[in-house]
Amino acid sequence: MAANDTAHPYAAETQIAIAAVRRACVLTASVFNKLVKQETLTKDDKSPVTVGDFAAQAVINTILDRTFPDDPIVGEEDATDLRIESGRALRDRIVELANDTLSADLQPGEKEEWGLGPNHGRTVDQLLDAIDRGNYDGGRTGRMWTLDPIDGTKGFLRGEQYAVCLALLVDARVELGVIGCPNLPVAASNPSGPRGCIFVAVRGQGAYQLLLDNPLGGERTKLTIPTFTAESLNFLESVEKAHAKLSFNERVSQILGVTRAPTRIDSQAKYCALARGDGGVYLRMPVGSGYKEKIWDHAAGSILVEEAGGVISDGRGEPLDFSLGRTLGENYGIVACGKDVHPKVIAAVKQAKAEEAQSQL
Ligand SMILES: Nc1ncnc2c1ncn2[C@@H]1O[C@H](COP(=O)(O)O)[C@@H](OP(=O)(O)O)[C@H]1O
Ligand SMILES: [Mg+2]
Ligand SMILES: [Mg+2]
Ligand SMILES: [Mg+2]
Repeated sequence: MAANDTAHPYAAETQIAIAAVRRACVLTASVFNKLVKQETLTKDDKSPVTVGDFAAQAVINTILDRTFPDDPIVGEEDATDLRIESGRALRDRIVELANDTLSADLQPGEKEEWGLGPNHGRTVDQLLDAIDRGNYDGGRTGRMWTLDPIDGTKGFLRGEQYAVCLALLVDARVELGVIGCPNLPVAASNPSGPRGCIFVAVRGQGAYQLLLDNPLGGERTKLTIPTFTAESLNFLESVEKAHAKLSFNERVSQILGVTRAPTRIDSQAKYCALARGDGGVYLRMPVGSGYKEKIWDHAAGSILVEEAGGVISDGRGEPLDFSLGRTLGENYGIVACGKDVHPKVIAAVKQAKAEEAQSQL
């Protein structure tokens, strides 16, 4: 992968996606320091959404609308709550944040023709419409982007890990994934060291870690999932118990003979940690609430894992299906890990499921 080399497939998309994700990360990091209680809403499914989520989606969709006007976008958020009178304060704040971000000075590698830089503010209506560009239903054919403007909103609100996640799909196959992690240490071996990374993967071109400060002009590190032994293997899992069945993970790791404690991280930062070898297995089994996984929660992470040499599947070992619309369909869970470990994890999941069924008789 070479972001500056236009000879590579998706070179322009990659550069633009990295620039868009970086700007959204700068925005969310700045919001966190100033976030006040009234700047968070509770959605119908009881999950939180902040001015940061809306403004980040406004920024990224505005850039994609300018650079790839024909591409539909499947984005997590929509502007319905911002168009009504009670949403006025939230809307004003989002417009201010989005415009500050879009009109910030150009960085190395960015182009003014992407609609960025001083004098590139947008109107309120343009920004609300940009948020609603994310209303596409998804599907089997054609190009589409999928965006999670803040993945791990609960982690974001706790000041822990979250990620800005953008992926390009063509005929339901992920071709490009970009994940920005403002709070993630650049090196897991130095957790109190510098923070802020962008992860990027392009189909057939590898997976890379860039520095959030200067992703288009700075250094890049190629990522490869290492080989683990039973002693060195550890699980990556959600912090939120409502998002994944953590007791099931405990049983699966027992079956595999894992001795290390699991690492709990919010958001698709788990996929990033996996791709660079901070952890060996990402297991996310459904809690049994009937919740369907959303494509924006896994698209970017899935290509990162694959391009780092790993495998991602559902809990049965079947590939994830991004062709079904905004969700991945019936929820069989997610298993992501190195190629060598994958069959063992699938077998352990099968065994743990059989035990569970037996105990319910
Ligand atoms: N019952 C559930 N089961 C699985 N995932 C859920 C869920 N309820 C919400 N989520 C998703 O879990 C994501 C966070 O995952 P994690 O626990 O790995 O950090 C949320 O993303 P957002 O924070 O973007 O809404 C949300 O989409
Ligand atoms: Mg959400
Ligand atoms: Mg999410
Ligand atoms: Mg989100």
